[in-house]
This record gives sequence, structure tokens and C-alpha cells, in this order.
Amino acid sequence: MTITVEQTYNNHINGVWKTDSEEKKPSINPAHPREVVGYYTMSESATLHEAVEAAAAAKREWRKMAEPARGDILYKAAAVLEARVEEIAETMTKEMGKTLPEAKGETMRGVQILRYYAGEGMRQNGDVIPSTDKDALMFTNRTPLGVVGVITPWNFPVAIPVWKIAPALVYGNTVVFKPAQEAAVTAAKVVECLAEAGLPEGVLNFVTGSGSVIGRGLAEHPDVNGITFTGSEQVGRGIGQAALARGAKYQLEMGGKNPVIVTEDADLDAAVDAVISGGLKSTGQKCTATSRVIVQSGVYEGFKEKLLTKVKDIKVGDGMNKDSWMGPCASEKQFRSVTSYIETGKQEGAALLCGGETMPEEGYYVTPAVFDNVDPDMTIAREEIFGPVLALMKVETLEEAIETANDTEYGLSASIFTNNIQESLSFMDDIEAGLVRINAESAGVELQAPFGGMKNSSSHSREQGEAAKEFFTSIKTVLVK
Ligand SMILES: NC(=O)C1=CN([C@@H]2O[C@H](COP(=O)(O)OP(=O)(O)OC[C@H]3O[C@@H](n4cnc5c(N)ncnc54)[C@H](OP(=O)(O)O)[C@@H]3O)[C@@H](O)[C@H]2O)C=CC1
Ligand SMILES: O=C(O)CCC(=O)C(=O)O
Repeated sequence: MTITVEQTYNNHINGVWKTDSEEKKPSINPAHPREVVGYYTMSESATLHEAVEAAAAAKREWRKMAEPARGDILYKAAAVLEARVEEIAETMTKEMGKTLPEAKGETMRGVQILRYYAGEGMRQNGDVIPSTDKDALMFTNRTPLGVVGVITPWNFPVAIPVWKIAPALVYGNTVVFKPAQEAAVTAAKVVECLAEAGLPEGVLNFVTGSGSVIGRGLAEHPDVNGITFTGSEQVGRGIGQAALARGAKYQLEMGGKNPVIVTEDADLDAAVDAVISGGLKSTGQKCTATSRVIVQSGVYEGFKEKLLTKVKDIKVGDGMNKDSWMGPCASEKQFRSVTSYIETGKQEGAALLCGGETMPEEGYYVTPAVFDNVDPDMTIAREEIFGPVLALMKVETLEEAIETANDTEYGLSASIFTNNIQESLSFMDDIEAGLVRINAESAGVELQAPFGGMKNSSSHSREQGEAAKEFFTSIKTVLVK
């Protein structure tokens, strides 16, 4: 194995960077699987307990700090992250494969999220509500949950941790953060920025290790008052059950099987661009990625031809290269999962029109695959693939299109391309999705707006924007007489 970086990224507990274990794991560059981006610790339960203890000990003082002062620390963290954008984006590209421009965009999004929640420190914290008693003053006051566990995936190694940690902190919670192993080095750098901004000891603790030990341990820990998770549905369900069993608050953002409907009234070129961007950027590894493309029969062949022409032109390669449009899958596990879905698609009778080629000796690359003749019952039309695979499905009417779009256990994001206002309105009304997009791609969320899904895509809660306040605080209703 070629070792490129020997640095070990430790845990951060009670304000100190340290490690408890001799077991280190390498974080691998999926574009060059012989390259190591850095090492992280496979922590044990005892370390998790130490981190939770530190967070619990720090929570009173942090809650008592004025909210604007907590916001000020986030402003400083934003400045530190911004100053390190090139370096952190490069680490992200090397660690999980997305292209450098995407990684820079995501890191800058982290900066903006920090600033947005820093501003929350100066905003309203409750409402005055008229009391039936004319001599009483009644109002609500939001109070933090206490210790919050943050469990994140590898696909947005900066944005997802930041959109969970920043609101948790500004609303007065202390945090224990467990990142995905595949993105542990990038996550450590995000924590460095927050620590450098002057967070008091114990307010943000960072513990790397396996999901089954550290993640599960967080969900089950009696001193963790809330858990926020993004990742697979299977793991999310387990976390929700563990939290529910002990009465902790939880928030889960999980999978998607996001449809784009293209009607006979659509601008086909715009629809093609949106399907490519929404389905294939980040190598299709977004919970909001376009996966099913449901096209009305009258424009099916025309749309398919335009799509194939552009997809075949996509340059796949190392995300550090300027001419790569799409990087590798984030890990060997993800590569195997995606290629096995492609095989299943072929075996079940879908027609692979292009893509699906691999170069495993070079890196975990899969060229973008487009399937034709996809039947709604096929595995590739039902399960989240999380890779560069598009399933084309032909329908006759808008009603059939919406019915097909809703024929999934998920309900995260859905788009329609049409210039017909009645079609837009019907779609908006009938589609079962938390993010409804008209003439816009299925992926890409705005940090100031609520984000989350229906059905099995989430725990019916929402993240980001003002919605974050609902999760990270409890309401006290106060009556003063
Ligand atoms: N909604 C989304 O944005 C995402 C969806 N996914 C979906 O999940 C599939 C598998 O990806 P994968 O990375 O394995 O996702 P996981 O759900 O396994 O991982 C997400 C996070 O949860 C942790 N975790 C794993 N097991 C447990 C557990 N028992 N208790 C608590 N935490 C746990 C992981 O730790 P560890 O570091 O050990 O993995 C990681 O930090 C993808 O193919 C995709 O379909 C994946 C990522 C993001
Ligand atoms: O589409 C986006 O920008 C966010 C997607 C996301 O949250 C995810 O993939 O987990």
C-alpha cells in the first residue's frame, strides 16, 4: 500500500485531541485505493462514555451563555472554515471522491450554514400568547435538549455535520459527533475549525469508530437527550427504536428513490440537464439524487436520445483532475453495491443503454448507466442505489406518471418538467414528497428552507432553516402573575 499521508486524526474530547486505542484505520482515496488520506481511531465504548460525560458536564454552562455569544463563536468558526476551504475541499475529494468544484461548493455551503445559525443567536426565542387571566403574562421560551448525538454519513462530509452541529450548538446543546468512517478525516478538520473558534471544553466532542459501537452506543446512551442521524433506512430505523425505547428525541433523514417526471409539455433540454445534474453529480450519491425518470410516451424517444448523447460525453475520473465531471464511488463497499444493482437490472430484463463500465484496478469508478424499459416492479425501480444509475420509465398520462412516481416506500424529493401550469399544480398537490420541484432538479437543498421527506425517507421531522429549532429545543410555556 502506498502511504501518502501518515497523520492520525484523533478524537476530540473535553477540549483535548487524544486517542484511547492503538487500533487505527486508514481512510482510503477511492480514486486511488492504494493511497491513504489519513488515519482515524477505532474508538471503544469507554471513549464514547468519556465524551458523553464531558458533554453532560459542559451543558449547564453552555446553556447559560447568552445566545448571541454562542452565535459569535459560530461566526468565528465560519471564518476559520472559509480560510481553510481549499485544503478541506481537497481532503474531501481525496477521501470520498466528489470532484473538487463540488467539494469546494459544499465547504462554502458549510460556511454559509454556520453564518445562518450564528444569526439565530440574535433571533426570537419564543412567543407571547394571550392569557385568559388579564393579570398574567404568558409566553413560550425555547430551551435546549441537553446532550445531542450527531451521526453522519460520508456523502456530504462537511455540509451534513455542520447543518446538524451548528443549530444544536446555537440553541444551547452540547454535542457528541460520530462521523462516517469513510469521511472521518474531513470531519476531523471541520471539528478543528469549530474548536479553534473558541468553543468551551466539552461543548463539542468528536469520536471516530464503527457505527455498531459508537453510533449504536450514542443512540442507547442514557445521558444523550437527542439523536440526529442521516444515512441508510435500516440503520436509521434501529437508531429511532433505540432512542424511542428510552424516551430520547430523535430525527432521522434516510433514503430516497426520487422521480423526475417529463411531460409532453416539457422543455426537453432543460429536463435532460436537470436529470444529469440531479442524478449523476456526486456520482449519484445523494439522498435527493434522481433515480427514476418517468417520461410521457410522446416525448420518450426524443428525451432518451438527448439524454444518451450527453451522458455518453460525461468524463469520469479522479475528482482532483480539472476535466473530470464525475468522480468514483466513495468506497469499495459502495462500488460493489452499485455494480451489483447494475447486474440485477440486466438480469431482471431492463435494457442497459449505456454505462456501467468499471475500472477497479484504477479506482472505484462506474461510468453513468442509463436503463431503458424499466418496469415499476424491478429492483432498480424500487431500491435506493446511491450511484450513477438512471432508470427510464415510459407512461401515457400525467396521472399514470404521478402514480408511478408515488409507487415507492420513499418520499424525499420529486420533480416535474412541464410548461403547463395545470400539470404543475396537479403534481404539487398529488406527489408524496417532502421536496417538490417544478422545472428544477431533484437534488440540491437550500440551507434556509426545511429539508426532509415523507414515508420512509425520514422520521417525519425536518432539518435546516427554522425547522432545526423544532428538533434542537423544547418549549417551556411560562405564565407569570
Ligand atoms: N440518506 C443519505 O444521505 C444516505 C443514505 N445512505 C444509504 O445507505 C447505504 C449504505 O451506506 P452506509 O454508509 O453503510 O450508511 P449507514 O447508514 O450504515 O451509515 C451512516 C452512519 O451511521 C453509522 N452507523 C452504522 N451502523 C450503525 C448503527 N448500528 N447504529 C448507529 N450508527 C450506525 C455509520 O457508521 P460507519 O462509519 O461505521 O459506517 C455512519 O456514521 C447507501 O448505499 C445509501 O443507500 C448512505 C449515506 C447517506
Ligand atoms: O441535495 C442535497 O444538497 C442534500 C442531499 C442530502 O442531504 C443527502 O444526500 O444526504
